[in-house]
Amino acid sequence: MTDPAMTDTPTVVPITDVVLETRGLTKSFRGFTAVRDLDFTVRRGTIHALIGPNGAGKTTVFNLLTKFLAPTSGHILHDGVDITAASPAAIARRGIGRSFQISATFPHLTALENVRVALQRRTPGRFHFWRPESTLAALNDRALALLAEVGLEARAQEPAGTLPYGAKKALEIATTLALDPDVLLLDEPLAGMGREDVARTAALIRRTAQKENGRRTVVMVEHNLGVVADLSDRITVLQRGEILAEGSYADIAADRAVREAYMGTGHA
Ligand SMILES: Nc1ncnc2c1ncn2[C@@H]1O[C@H](COP(=O)(O)OP(=O)(O)OP(=O)(O)O)[C@@H](O)[C@H]1O
Repeated sequence: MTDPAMTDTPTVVPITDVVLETRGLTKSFRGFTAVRDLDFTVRRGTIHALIGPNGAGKTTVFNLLTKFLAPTSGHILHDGVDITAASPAAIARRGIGRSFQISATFPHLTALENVRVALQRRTPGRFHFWRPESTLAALNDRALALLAEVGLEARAQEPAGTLPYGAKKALEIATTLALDPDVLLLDEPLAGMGREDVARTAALIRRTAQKENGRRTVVMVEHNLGVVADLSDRITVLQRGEILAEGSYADIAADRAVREAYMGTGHA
């Protein structure tokens, strides 16, 4: 006989609410500890901002999460699986995408071609120039849809290198979205932008957190606290490589230690 309690059990149970986690993560550079014994947890489907004064260790944490740096000690887990030793390519295959590297786009290719290249990367080794026309047409349609998602459809035929700064950033999001990541890691997505581009990109980040079946997780390092306040479900404040405070924007804005940390560095 079936246990009545069992019949209510959903068929697909998420392994865990936590999508990304660090345990005792430490990074030292020749004796200087930039990140110290960090236990950092990101919940699935949230926009989580990593903030803190200059030199707090944000970029180092970001580079550890994206595997651009190897930790001195500690662990990184994705969906409960230890990915500390995984290569950047392996974590990309697991659905962790990193955006906002200008170098990720090819300046001489058009915006459309850049997105098409990114789409082809999703199936490495599977793209051949003799693919049937219909497959190439489908690729074009998908690339155009992604450009439309980031508001670049009118610029599809322009070389990436001649696009204005904000449009370049939007193109980088489109190329990252081509990989359809579950977790999107953004390193200072608004850096160097004018007010209009900031507003447009913030709206784009909010949109990209939405996915057809649920929500994407977004982890971003960002200095623009207005946008952080607006977008983030949760905020972690780092100072000297350790967590100083964590919570909603209201929580951390009311935290005396956070205010002191920011007052000392000139960040508003
Ligand atoms: N490759 C490296 N070699 C030596 N020290 C480093 C290296 N990378 C970072 N650091 C040091 O680690 C500390 C944290 O740097 P990190 O760039 O992670 O901080 P951050 O919070 O991103 O700062 P910012 O807001 O200024 O970008 C700093 O004191 C920095 O000088």
